[in-house]
Amino acid sequence: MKTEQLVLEAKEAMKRAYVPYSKFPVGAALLTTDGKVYHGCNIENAAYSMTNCAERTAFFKAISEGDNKFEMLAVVADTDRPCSPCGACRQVISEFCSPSMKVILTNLHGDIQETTVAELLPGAFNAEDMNE
Ligand SMILES: O=c1ccn([C@H]2C[C@H](O)[C@@H](CO)O2)c(=O)[nH]1
Ligand SMILES: [Zn+2]
Repeated sequence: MKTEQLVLEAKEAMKRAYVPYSKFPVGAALLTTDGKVYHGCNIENAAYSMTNCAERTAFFKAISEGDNKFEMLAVVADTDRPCSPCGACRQVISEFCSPSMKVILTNLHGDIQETTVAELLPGAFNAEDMNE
């Protein structure tokens, strides 16, 4: 699947954002190695800290359905610069994806930043850091 197609999927996901508090919808689309796409949107809560970002929604949907091999992630929001994932999402992305996996950050103006999991979170803490 092409980058542009995955960006369209992320825009579709963005439409389902539940954002009564921030009014800032975000969409994510996560492509698996066998061609399946998981959509994610941000889902807020009156207890603000319970909010789940679009990126983590997509990952948690995929993992809970048994998919854990990923090829590409696209994220979109109505931002001036291409939407930048928060720190929590960067940690979750690095848990489930190879450092070289492609991540497409974009906005509604069509600005596209292609990056990688390693660039998003250099020096990520991971399982190998834990000596049982
Ligand atoms: O990359 C991002 C950045 C922010 N948000 C959400 C969290 C909250 O609902 C709103 C404002 O921070 O945007 C995401 O879903 N992904
Ligand atoms: Zn986040």
